Amino acid sequence: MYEHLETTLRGRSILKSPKLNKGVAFSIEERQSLGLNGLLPPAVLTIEEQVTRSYKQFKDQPDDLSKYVYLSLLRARNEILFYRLVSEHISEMLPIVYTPTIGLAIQRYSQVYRGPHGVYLSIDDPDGIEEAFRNLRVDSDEIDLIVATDGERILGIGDWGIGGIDIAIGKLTVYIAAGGIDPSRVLPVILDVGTNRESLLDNPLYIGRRHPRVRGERYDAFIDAYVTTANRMFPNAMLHWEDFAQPNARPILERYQNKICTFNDDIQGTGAVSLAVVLSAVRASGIPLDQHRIVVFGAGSAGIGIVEQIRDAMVHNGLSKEDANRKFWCVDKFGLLIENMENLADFQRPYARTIHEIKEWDHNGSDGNISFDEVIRQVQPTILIGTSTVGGAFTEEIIRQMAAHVDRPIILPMSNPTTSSEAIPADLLTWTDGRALIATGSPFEPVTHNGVTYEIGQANNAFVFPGIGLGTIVSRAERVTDKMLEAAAEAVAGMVEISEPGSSLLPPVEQLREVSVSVATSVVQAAIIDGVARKHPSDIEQAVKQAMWQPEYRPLRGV
Ligand SMILES: NC(=O)C1=CN([C@@H]2O[C@H](COP(=O)(O)OP(=O)(O)OC[C@H]3O[C@@H](n4cnc5c(N)ncnc54)[C@H](O)[C@@H]3O)[C@@H](O)[C@H]2O)C=CC1
Ligand SMILES: CC(=O)C(=O)O
Ligand SMILES: [Mg+2]
Repeated sequence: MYEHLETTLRGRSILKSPKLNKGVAFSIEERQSLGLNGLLPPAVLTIEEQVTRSYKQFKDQPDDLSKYVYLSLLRARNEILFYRLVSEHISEMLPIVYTPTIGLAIQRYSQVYRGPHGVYLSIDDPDGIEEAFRNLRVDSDEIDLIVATDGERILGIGDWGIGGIDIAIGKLTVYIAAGGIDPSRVLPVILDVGTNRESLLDNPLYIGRRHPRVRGERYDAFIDAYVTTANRMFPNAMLHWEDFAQPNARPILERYQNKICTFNDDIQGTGAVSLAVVLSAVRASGIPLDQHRIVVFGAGSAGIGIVEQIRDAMVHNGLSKEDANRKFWCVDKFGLLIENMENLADFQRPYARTIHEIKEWDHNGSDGNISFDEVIRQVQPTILIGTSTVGGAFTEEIIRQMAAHVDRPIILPMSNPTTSSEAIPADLLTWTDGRALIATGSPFEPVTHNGVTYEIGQANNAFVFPGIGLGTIVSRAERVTDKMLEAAAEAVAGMVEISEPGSSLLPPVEQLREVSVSVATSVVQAAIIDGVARKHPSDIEQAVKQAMWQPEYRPLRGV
């Protein structure tokens, strides 16, 4: 039984507070004590009855964007009911509050705007960062987690300026619904540095800073001001970075990861969930991890983050770093990454192939480079991963070519939203006669092929970041270490049973809360082993479960 919450607010101020409001679930005593008599219809409903009604209203919405707006308005009115509804219908609502629908909401942010949510920081007013955080009127130990984006690389749909704040809100919705993070202890932040999208700059309704993106020293100084201020004012908070474009994502992570508790979801979260999927798929394939040949299509933040995580697991299993690096062939816009290429980024260089080894290959790509299909022909990969944002890039020809050389091709089209997915599971199963082991970044329905129903696991960082956040909070970790990420991946893979033909490579979305408990428990253990934990609970799993926020009303009393 919960203790009473107390409030000095009365009447309509309570109904306007999404954290306190229970609507018609206020009891007769609460109505009396809080000055609500006459301000609500007379019936008193339970939260279960409210969920039933809200679910019907959700179903009545004409399309997915309307469903998104409906849920956003519900959250703005009654936060606990919103999280209860989403938690109880997680597999149906995740595609609405998260990818793919959230991509649509971000594109239409200024048109469907119904009110503020989160913290809006502007590069034109870096001194305003502290004031904005002060205006929240929360104490320094009351924030555990801040998700920030600058909106430049939203999913696979590019620069959407201030609308990017919805991805920070969406990630936090998943943290809360799937990871039991307390919604009153988190902040979504947009770092508004402008936008380069003409259609936004020309739109009179656009509500972000109306100028091109600021780059260079001013940008770096703004990021630094945000990190310094957030870390000083909320020293316990993990700083999560989301959907930064590649030239900024990795430098920001590298600048701060050894100084504060920080995490880049697109690099590290994606790496961890991909390792989990690969570990499950490798078990199903019967071929040990270090004997696989892996082609990654789209060698940006996510692609190289995945390579690093799988490479580290190979090193853990006994391969040298150099030998493990040789297991990967990374393809980007200009073809296979090769050592003498101009424009190779530092983070791509360790995986570039030598000129010597590709001497005899067909240089059939643009500018004499080596094309994706030539890579597939020559490498005969056993694992193919897509992080390119190019919808349909895994063509029938590519997949049939790959499947000709391997019994169980492991194929992971990771790009989001659904329109950016490199392939559709039904096609992959047709082209490989049902042999492919598949997981996708976006949600797909099960596919029936030759009488077998294939469950398609959602290889999305949503399987790991809620548990990583929860574990970091429970251990009060000073840093997010590589071991914590690997522990997260192993925890997810440990929950997968590949017993039947067509089994999913990941647990079902319905089990996200259980997955988060397991991930968080492993993350706390790893944080303790790595010496970064400030708290060492004796029963870790119990501590994790106890720390999880539940979407339940607490009795409220006026004082
Ligand atoms: N499933 C998941 O959990 C996650 C999926 N993603 C998805 O991965 C995709 C990429 O994200 P990031 O790596 O952060 O972006 P990024 O911009 O850092 O990387 C994309 C890379 O693909 C390359 N590329 C673009 N067109 C190409 C083409 N025609 N051929 C080969 N390469 C091409 C780009 O040059 C770039 O290097 C996005 O669609 C995103 O939604 C990202 C993070 C998590
Ligand atoms: C899932 C995710 O983080 C992305 O697509 O960017
Ligand atoms: Mg992302």
